[in-house]
Amino acid sequence: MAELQSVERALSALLDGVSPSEPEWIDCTQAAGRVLAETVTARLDVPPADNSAMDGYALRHADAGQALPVSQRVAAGHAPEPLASGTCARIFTGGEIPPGADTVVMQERVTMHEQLAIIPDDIECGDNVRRRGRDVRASTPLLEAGTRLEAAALGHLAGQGITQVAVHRRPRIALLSTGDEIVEPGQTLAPGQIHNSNRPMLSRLLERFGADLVMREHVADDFATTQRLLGDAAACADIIVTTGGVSVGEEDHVKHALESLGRLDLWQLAMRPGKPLALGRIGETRVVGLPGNPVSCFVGAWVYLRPLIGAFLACPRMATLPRLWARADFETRTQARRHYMRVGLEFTPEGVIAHAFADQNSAVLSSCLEADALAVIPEHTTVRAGEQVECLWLTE
Ligand SMILES: Nc1nc2c(c(=O)[nH]1)N[C@H]1C(S)=C(S)[C@@H](COP(=O)(O)OP(=O)(O)OC[C@H]3O[C@@H](n4cnc5c(N)ncnc54)[C@H](O)[C@@H]3O)O[C@H]1N2
Ligand code: MOO
Repeated sequence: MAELQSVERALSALLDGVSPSEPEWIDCTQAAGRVLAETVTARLDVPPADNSAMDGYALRHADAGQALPVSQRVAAGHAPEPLASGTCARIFTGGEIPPGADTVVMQERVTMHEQLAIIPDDIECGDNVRRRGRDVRASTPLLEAGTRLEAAALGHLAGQGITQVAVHRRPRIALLSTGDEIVEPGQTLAPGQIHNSNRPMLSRLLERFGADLVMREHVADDFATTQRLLGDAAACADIIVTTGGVSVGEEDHVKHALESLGRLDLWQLAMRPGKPLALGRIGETRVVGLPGNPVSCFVGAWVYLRPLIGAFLACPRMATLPRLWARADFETRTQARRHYMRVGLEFTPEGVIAHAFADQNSAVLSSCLEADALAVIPEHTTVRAGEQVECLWLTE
């Protein structure tokens, strides 16, 4: 039997030599979830001018403790006049501080008496003034290359008036479902058949990771069909993901078809689930052969496809999953294979608890339903209830 390869070895073989996909310019309205190909430099100070954090009165701090006439009214969106000496300005949140003023007092602290604003004396110079450039300074880096454009980043771009960004093209993925027993939802099951649950599950994960699914095919269990469809997929995809057909049975054709067209880099991993996972390439196209069991596909997607897609997107945060330690509510023991157990996380005042789904068999997709994390139990390890286990948090 072939020697089992470590997950680390498999990952480095998989990621070796991947070059980021080329940049493309897209509209910011279409950019959610995309990864910046170039650092964006701020063009503008944000805020562009000193402005008020409160509804109240703007004044010179030197005039604190006095009764001041109100010489102007500054609403947000309107330019102020310079502040006449010995006066204050009625001002609203977001209104620009009039030249000459340096402090704002909130209106709850001011009383009006005979048209004069009575200003308290216990105020600090600069109170309630949001300084120009406090959030962003022009000519400084706004968002680094490799940033995934989520809500705050999209807001930042809009704050600069930016409408287009350069992002990495999403890697193109071909998803091939092998197996004579596999039929699509909507079709009636004949004896011996099951529905294709891996395809929608992986499609969703791949989409979340930032890939573009360009081909989805069913592959019958014969060598010629497997070889033909792998060849078609290699012509149109950066990454081919196959499910099933990588084990040792004579109906498992993926490895041989891959070897006939390109090369098999690695097969048989010291992980559970996912032992028969096969990695290789056809020309520049990477091939990830996931075992057919749905949990092997789920775990394989998080452990291998996420960092692979991240390498095409040059997105550093996708290289690894965030790690945390949690108290196991289960007992387990591993042998030669590292176990990636599906756990739900409970955050308590005493710390985080990892709840393992009772049935951790790789055919039991229910174990992934409530999985927030994968508890990683190293090879040849015994875990007792209450011990700390390292968990990989399942987040894009
Ligand atoms: N003699 C041995 N047999 C097996 C070994 C082994 O070392 N020696 N390894 C076992 C392990 S571990 C796994 S994992 C599986 C993986 O086998 P394959 O990758 O060849 O996958 P299949 O046999 O095609 O399928 C496995 C299982 O998953 C079901 N399946 C397949 N595709 C789908 C799909 N798209 N949606 C839902 N379910 C799917 C399939 O019907 C099988 O039940 O091999 C073990 N055997
Ligand atoms: O490695 Mo298999 O994926 O345990 O079931």
